[in-house]
Order: sequence, then structure tokens, then C-alpha cells
Amino acid sequence: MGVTIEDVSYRIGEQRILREISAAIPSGALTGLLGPNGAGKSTLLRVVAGITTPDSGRVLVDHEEIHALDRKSAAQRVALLEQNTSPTTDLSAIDVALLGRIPHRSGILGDFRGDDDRRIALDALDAVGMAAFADRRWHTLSGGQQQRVQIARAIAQQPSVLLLDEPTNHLDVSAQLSLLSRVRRLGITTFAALHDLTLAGAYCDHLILLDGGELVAQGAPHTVLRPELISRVYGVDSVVVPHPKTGHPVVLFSPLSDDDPLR
Ligand SMILES: Nc1ncnc2c1ncn2[C@@H]1O[C@H](COP(=O)(O)OP(=O)(O)OP(=O)(O)O)[C@@H](O)[C@H]1O
Repeated sequence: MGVTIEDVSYRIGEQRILREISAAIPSGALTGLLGPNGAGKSTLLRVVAGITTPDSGRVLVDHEEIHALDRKSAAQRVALLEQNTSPTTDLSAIDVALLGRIPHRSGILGDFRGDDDRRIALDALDAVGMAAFADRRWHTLSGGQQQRVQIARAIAQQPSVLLLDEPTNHLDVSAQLSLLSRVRRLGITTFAALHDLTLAGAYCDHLILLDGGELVAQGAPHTVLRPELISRVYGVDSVVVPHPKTGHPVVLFSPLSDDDPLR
């Protein structure tokens, strides 16, 4: 079970965006997808969602090849929350969560606003601490609240795999911690692109590190968050220490020196 990415390559024109990526995303766990800007994280998430078709290789979700399924069947299995998504009209929070029910409606004209759908959408809002905001209009929510409602929409889709592209963007520190705790508690196989290495080390069961479209490392956080790998991929100097209370890896960056080329 879980997700298996087998030898996936993808190019746009002459540019190789993903190169022969093979990785396993364990079932029921939170897997973090790390890598610098432009590493290919969003592209890989879209490939796993079945939206982008790779030039070669395949993705298995619970043993089924995601690109062999039609859009609706794929969306019943995998929910993707992309960066900076907003509804085009000013819906209420519950209506946004209800959009997650679309892949489950029957037929083109099937109704997806029945009692069951409302209950599932409300439960999803509750899972991200937004049940009290169900009737609030989208434009009156803060950026962090909107982000949580979008995650509720993905949860309401009842996927077996949840894909989140930088879900902690725009969130303050307590909202970041709360969101990742809540996502973990759902127990859904989750694959999330994250930029904060320490946050990833604290909350993820498994990490996948990309650079330049290639897989650099995958495994338990303490095996991936190592100064030599961080230096190779991000070009910065760091030390990694165990958190004094929890033992999770904490990444401490050294300031750039005056002659550093990144300066
Ligand atoms: N439609 C496109 N046309 C051309 N190049 C693209 C397109 N989409 C993505 N790319 C390129 O593919 C590479 C990977 O992009 P991607 O968005 O997957 O990276 P990322 O790791 O998610 O980056 P970030 O952390 O900045 O969000 C980048 O070099 C990007 O410029």
C-alpha cells in the first residue's frame, strides 16, 4: 500500500524536470518532500496526483497505476492541494470544503450537496479546526484560515493519498505546528512539500530530498537531514542537533560568510 514512484522522468521542451525518480511513500504516514526552489517538488506532486503524465516510469497508488485511471477515479484516490489556490467565486467555507465531494458525485448532474456530503465536509473542517467558520465567506478569512479550509476540501475528497504543496505557507508558527499535528492525526498517507527542514524533521515519518529534478536521499528524518546533504543541495553550512526534549533533528544554519558566492 502507499505510493510507489518507479523510475519517473519528465521533461518540458529540452529541460529535464524530473530524472529517473524512484521513491516509496509509506502508507498512513506523513512523508515530507524537500528540495530547493525549482527542484521539481510541485511537478512530482502533480505526477503523483495523475495530473501530469511522466515521459517514462509510473506511479502506483495502492498498487494501481494512477495514470491508467480516468480523472474522476484518480481524484477519488488522490487529493492535491496546490500552492496559492483560491475559489474563483466568493463561497462560504463549507461550500469550499464541499468542492472536495465533486469526484464522488454520480453522473454529470449528480448532486454532491446531500446530507452525507455536508457531514463529510463539516467533519473535514473540524479536522483542521475550522468548523466554527463553516458559514464564513472566503474573502473574510485570513490567509492561514483559507489555507486550512483548502486542506479541509482535500480531506473531504476522502482520498487514500493526500498531496500538499507547501501547506504551511502563510501560517504563523503555532498554526504550522497545529496543522502538521492535525494532518498526522488523520492517519492518511500524506506527501507534503515543505521548506522548513526542522519542521519536516519534527513531524515527518519519512523524507524525500530532491535537487535539480533528481532524488538525492530518502529515509527517516535523521538519515536525510545531515549537514553534508544540506550543504550539497542548498549550498549552505549547517549543524544538525537533536532537539533537547524530543530528540528530533534540529537544523541550525550558519550565517553566510562575506566571501560566500550566495551572498
Ligand atoms: N510550465 C513550465 N514550463 C517550463 N518550465 C517549467 C514549467 N513548470 C515548471 N517548470 C520548471 O521546472 C522546474 C521545477 O519546477 P517545480 O515548480 O516543480 O519546482 P519546486 O521544487 O516546486 O519549486 P518551488 O520550491 O520554487 O515551488 C523549475 O525549473 C521550473 O522553472
